[in-house]
Amino acid sequence: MNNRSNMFKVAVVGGEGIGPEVTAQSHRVLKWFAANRGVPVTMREAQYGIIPYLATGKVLPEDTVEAMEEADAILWGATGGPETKEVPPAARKAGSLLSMRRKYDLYANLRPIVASPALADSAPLKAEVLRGVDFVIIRELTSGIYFGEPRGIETLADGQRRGFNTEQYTTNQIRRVARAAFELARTRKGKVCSVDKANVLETSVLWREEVIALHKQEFSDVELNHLYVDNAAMQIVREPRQFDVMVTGNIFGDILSDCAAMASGSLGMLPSASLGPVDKFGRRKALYEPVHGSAPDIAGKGIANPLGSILSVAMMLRLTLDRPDDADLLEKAVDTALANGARTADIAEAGATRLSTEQMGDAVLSALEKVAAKQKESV
Ligand SMILES: NC(=O)C1=CN([C@@H]2O[C@H](COP(=O)(O)OP(=O)(O)OC[C@H]3O[C@@H](n4cnc5c(N)ncnc54)[C@H](O)[C@@H]3O)[C@@H](O)[C@H]2O)C=CC1
Ligand SMILES: CC(C)CC(=O)C(=O)O
Ligand SMILES: [Mg+2]
Repeated sequence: MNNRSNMFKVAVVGGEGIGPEVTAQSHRVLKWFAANRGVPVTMREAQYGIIPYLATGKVLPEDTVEAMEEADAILWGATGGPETKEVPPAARKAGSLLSMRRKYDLYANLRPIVASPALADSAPLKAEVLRGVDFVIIRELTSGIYFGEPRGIETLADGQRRGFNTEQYTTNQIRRVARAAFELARTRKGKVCSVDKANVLETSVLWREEVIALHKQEFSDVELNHLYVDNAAMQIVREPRQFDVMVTGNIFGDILSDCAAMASGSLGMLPSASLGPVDKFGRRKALYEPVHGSAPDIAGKGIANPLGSILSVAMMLRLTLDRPDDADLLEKAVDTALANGARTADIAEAGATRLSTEQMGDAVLSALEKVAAKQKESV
């Protein structure tokens, strides 16, 4: 167990845009597991974004910092949107999601792409492409061009402006995320695809050399191949079933996972776990969030798909709370709700009833009750 007491602590931070809407549903689901399955967890809700900024001058107020600091796991919603303009850049940067990922050293970002069988029969992509899709993108999350220095916008002598960023990776940063990918592959189909742009970028040349060296030293039982990122994007659309574990850097993983979302039916379906290093007590700070952002185009309408956030709770049950059976139960309940026809607008076929965010939460909770009761009967 991850905590000195027997209770795990979870900070629930909905954030901005559709973040609070989808997190309200995943929070209900986590409460269900605490109440009905004896999952030993306490939950502390905290605010992030424009609302606390207007009240306290900080997007990440003290109370939220404290809740996140004491937590074994953070259930995060989303950040960003038009309101951001009201927050000066320095205040926004001080409490940004990127700064939190860095602060807790959440270097391994696991983004599973699984096509639910029910959606494989009705999603916008062709069923024959979707059926059987089941792979994980591991994105390096605390380095690369999103963090590299120098960065900035400067005015040149001729009056033009120049924007610049720095892509950078060290041996250790590459090796630790590659290790996470090889270890995960050993628990799955034993295949890693490493994605880079080694035909152009020195960071990628180093990335490939280090992945190959680690593979040779410790993971030669795992099958390893390499793709350039442009080809990888095409292959994900062409035949997503060829992948088991894909490992890549920060910006490539960001882009490829949104692309891969369509192999699960919708960006609203994808969960994620961002994991830090294991400390000497065996604890590992973790942040769980859907892959999508604050979706300003649908925020406030109550129509966002909460399944990415709900499936992030399944990842939390498996990876932090050490409850693999409960994680399986939740994933089964989501599949059951979908098989029963539950659809939010983003995954609805023509003519299907479109559930609200809350109604999709109801559908999952009702499926949880039924699947759990059935499991009890069969014991
Ligand atoms: N982890 C985070 O908090 C992230 C934050 N962002 C931020 O979010 C803001 C909006 O970014 P966008 O580029 O619009 O990306 P987005 O992921 O918020 O939305 C992209 C498209 O997908 C749809 N979509 C996203 N989630 C959905 C859901 N659960 N159900 C149904 N449809 C959904 C949206 O309506 C939109 O059309 C930006 O400020 C961006 O920086 C973006 C990605 C991740
Ligand atoms: C703030 C962004 C880098 C977030 C994002 O797009 C992501 O993590 O997928
Ligand atoms: Mg993204």
